[in-house]
Amino acid sequence: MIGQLGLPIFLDLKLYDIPNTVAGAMQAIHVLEPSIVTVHASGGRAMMEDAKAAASENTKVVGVTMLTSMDDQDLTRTGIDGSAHDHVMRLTDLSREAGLDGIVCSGQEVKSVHDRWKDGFFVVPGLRPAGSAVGDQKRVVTPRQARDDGASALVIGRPISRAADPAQAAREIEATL
Ligand SMILES: O=c1ccn([C@@H]2O[C@H](COP(=O)(O)O)[C@@H](O)[C@H]2O)c(=O)[nH]1
Repeated sequence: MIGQLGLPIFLDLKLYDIPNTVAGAMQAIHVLEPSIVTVHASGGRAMMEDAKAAASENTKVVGVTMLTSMDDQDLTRTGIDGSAHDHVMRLTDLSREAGLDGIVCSGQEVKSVHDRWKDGFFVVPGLRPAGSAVGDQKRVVTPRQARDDGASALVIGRPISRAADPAQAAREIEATL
C-alpha cells in the first residue's frame, strides 16, 4: 500500500544472522523495492558486505549500531567495555568499511558520526520533542537537535502515533525543524 502511494519504504528489519541467511532475506525483499533496509552492524563485516551485495541497486543498507533504548550500563551488561559513544563509533567504521550506505545511531552520537563520515546516510530514532514521554528510550534528543547535528532521516514513533491527534502532533514537530 505504501509503495502504491509512491512513498519510499523504510524496512526496519534489523537483520541479524549469518551472511548467507541475511543475503537471502535481502534478495527476498527485492519485490518491495525498499528505499532503506536495516541490518545489525554487530553481525560483522562479512554479513554486512553480503547484505549490501544482495540488496537492490536503489536500496540503502544501513547498520544499526547500538539500540537507542540502551545506555552505557546496559552495554557493559552485554559484556562490552567502554562507552556507548565509543561503541557506536567502532560500529560506524565497520559499517563503512563493509560498504554500507550509512548507520542508525542516537542523536547523541550523530554529530561525531557525521564528522567522520561526511557522505554517510544517518537514520536517527530515539527522538522526543521537549516534554514528551521518553518511555523505553534512553539515548534521546529532540528532533531539532538531531537534524542540526546531521541526521539524514528522523524516526519519530510514539510522540506521533500515541498522540490524541497524530496529524497535529506531526505538524507541531515539523514546525520545530
Ligand atoms: O536504535 C534503534 C533502532 C530502531 N528503533 C526503532 O525506531 C522506532 C522508535 O519509536 P519511538 O516510538 O519513537 O520510540 C521504533 O520502531 C524502534 O524499533 C529505535 O527506537 N532505536
